[in-house]
Amino acid sequence: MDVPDLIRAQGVYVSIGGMPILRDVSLTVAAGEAVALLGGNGSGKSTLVRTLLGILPHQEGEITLFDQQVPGFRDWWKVGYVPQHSVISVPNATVREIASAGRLAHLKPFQWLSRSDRRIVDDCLEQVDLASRADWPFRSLSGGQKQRVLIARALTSEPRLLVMDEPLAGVDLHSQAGLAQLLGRLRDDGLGLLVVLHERGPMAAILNRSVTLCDGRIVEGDPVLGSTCADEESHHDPIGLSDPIAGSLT
Ligand SMILES: Nc1ncnc2c1ncn2[C@@H]1O[C@H](COP(=O)(O)OP(=O)(O)OP(=O)(O)O)[C@@H](O)[C@H]1O
Repeated sequence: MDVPDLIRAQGVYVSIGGMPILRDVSLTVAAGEAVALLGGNGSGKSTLVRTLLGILPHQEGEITLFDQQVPGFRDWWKVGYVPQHSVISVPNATVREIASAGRLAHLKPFQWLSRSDRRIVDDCLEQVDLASRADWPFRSLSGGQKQRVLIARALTSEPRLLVMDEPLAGVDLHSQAGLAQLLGRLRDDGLGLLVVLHERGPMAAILNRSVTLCDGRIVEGDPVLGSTCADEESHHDPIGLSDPIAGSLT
């Protein structure tokens, strides 16, 4: 049986202020598949995610989400975005209030959450094992618990795809393993996962594929383990020492 691609990007180029940031990037994520987007600082991971989500424009190439072109995609409830917990600054909001915000994609402007919306929010908190903390202030939770609240918030829109920005950042090792298990269950339920990571760590157990960005390009490497930019640099020869003519000039 054919598994549909939820994200399909082909030959994408992005420049910001005239500076090329992404070059010829192609990527797919299918339903029920967990794909890691690896790469060092400044390699272009956030730019790629923002471009896939239609926040940044691309100058060349084609991006589709659920077979609809980006820009032009409208079914945003199908896409759950999970930021790093450290970017959420809400002094007094409770866990339930944060999670409820994800349900807004299903509401009309100024509409209140219905009883069934509230049940969905509670179910999602249950899924991430935080139902008992629903009335706690978000700021009082540990890094791993905060990350789980943000996953619950994304799940409340009943998405088919989760895009996550470094979900393990600022989370202790033990909680990282718990998060990986949770994401593995969601993948097994049929969600597609695109996970930005600095390294695979405990997520390795649930990843189907890894793609590595180096300096704005996807580097071919092991489909599961990804690649390293050092591999790429060893092929890269900026001063032409491997060129017999340029080499003879030294
Ligand atoms: N708004 C912008 N204006 C100019 N340059 C930008 C802008 N946004 C990103 N860049 C540049 O694009 C490159 C890629 O940045 P990006 O944030 O996508 O990398 P990253 O892989 O997500 O890095 P990190 O892991 O540190 O978050 C960097 O050189 C960055 O300086």
